[in-house]
Amino acid sequence: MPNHEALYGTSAYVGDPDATVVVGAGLSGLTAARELHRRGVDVLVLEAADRVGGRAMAETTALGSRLDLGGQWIGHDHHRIMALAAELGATRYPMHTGPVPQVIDGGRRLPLASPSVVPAGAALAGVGVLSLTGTPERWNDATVDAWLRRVPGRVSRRLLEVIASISWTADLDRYSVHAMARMVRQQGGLRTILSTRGGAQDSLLVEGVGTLTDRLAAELGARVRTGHRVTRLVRDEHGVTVHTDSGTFRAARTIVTVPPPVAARIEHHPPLPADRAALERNTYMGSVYKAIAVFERPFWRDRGRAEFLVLDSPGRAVFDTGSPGGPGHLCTLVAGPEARALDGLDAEERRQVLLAPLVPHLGPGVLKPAGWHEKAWHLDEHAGGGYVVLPEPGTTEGISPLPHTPLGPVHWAGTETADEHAGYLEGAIASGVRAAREVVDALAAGAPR
Ligand SMILES: Cc1cc2nc3c(=O)[nH]c(=O)nc-3n(C[C@H](O)[C@H](O)[C@H](O)COP(=O)(O)OP(=O)(O)OC[C@H]3O[C@@H](n4cnc5c(N)ncnc54)[C@H](O)[C@@H]3O)c2cc1C
Repeated sequence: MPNHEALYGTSAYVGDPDATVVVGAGLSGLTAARELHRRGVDVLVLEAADRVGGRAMAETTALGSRLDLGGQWIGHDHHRIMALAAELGATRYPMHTGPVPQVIDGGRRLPLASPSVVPAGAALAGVGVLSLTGTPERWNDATVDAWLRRVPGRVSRRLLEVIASISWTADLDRYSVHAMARMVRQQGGLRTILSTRGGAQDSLLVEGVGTLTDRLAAELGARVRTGHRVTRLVRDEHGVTVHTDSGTFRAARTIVTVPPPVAARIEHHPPLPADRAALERNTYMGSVYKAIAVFERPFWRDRGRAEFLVLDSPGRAVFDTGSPGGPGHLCTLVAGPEARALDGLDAEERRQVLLAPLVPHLGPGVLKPAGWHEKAWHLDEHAGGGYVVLPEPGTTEGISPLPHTPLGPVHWAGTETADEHAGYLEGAIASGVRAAREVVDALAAGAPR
């Protein structure tokens, strides 16, 4: 048994010799910490940001409703997050949605039966086939952007560009067809990815997903420390020393839940093995901007639906995400380079750019929201971007699910490491539970540290 003082004497934190430090207080880290705490393991969560939640983040509107600027939708088969929501007293409601969104091009509605859309349908079917059959290696160097240029017709190309961009938040000239096809397969197929009801965007929480992470953190209390960015992990035969900007912590084991391109800023001693270093080097986070306009009531529901794919610049998807009986929430997602292009505008300009084109379809009332909530995730230094980790073209390390074999006392979690539903909130929970089990097993076995 290592000397207690030597293990814990380097910081204000003095705990059990089996203590585990979780790096990152997103849904994965908080889930892992709660599992460990419930199993009697002394746990400390270190979070770089001044808030918990990571890529989950809820805000309260001026009308008292809650909304999510990060992950919000619960897929039809995402049972872990459904169970967590029920356990923490959150209320789930189905999306207010129709079978397909309306496509707007040049300010006008484009009938989906239009001949100009047929090549897009054929190309999507092709992606579906590729995802099922597997893609030849050469498709790993072919970018989605290059593939799109071969699709006939401006409208079809632009429609596919907007769909791909919003679905995966990648820069399409930096995303391989191979990675896209693997992602489609891994996320349960195109129908699931693109569908609201019955698909990946099936339901939401009245309280917001961010409320779940807040409640998990509250349950853990002082075991969660925000404003503690982990800078260095030093592994030795007894465990791991965790260095942060504001102190050093000793632990038997650590769980790193930070996505690899962001975790690349954490120094390791001894250095990471080549495959792990390549994973951090060959991946990047997507760029995504999300805004939610809040209205006294969802007035558009009197006339129809408010679900759009807008092909005019910036390409975007618009969803009606308000809860039954609640205020109107109109959610806009812009991704990839078009999301970054919005960074140069101020909030008022962005609101105008994004809402004005909806006037012909929803009426002038859409220009007068009671509130405007927005977040550019690619500007969040600790999240690094969203929705997920993406592999550089020509590399394969970053294709989910990411490898998670422990490195001595260092365990890996985070949604991208989930064997099922990687990239989703569901995957974050699954990975947290799995990593916590690994730690418990290793501690019980007295595994060499
Ligand atoms: C705009 C957006 C929309 C999304 N929509 C959906 C959706 O509708 N449905 C869905 O299922 N999923 C969605 N997602 C994805 C979902 O939010 C994520 O899968 C999930 O939140 C990831 O949780 P995580 O704990 O694995 O990672 P994270 O939430 O990224 O947690 C990692 C944590 O580590 C912290 N950290 C980083 N570096 C350090 C360091 N050096 N030291 C300490 N801490 C550090 C970060 O601040 C962060 O809190 C969306 C994501 C975004 C951004």
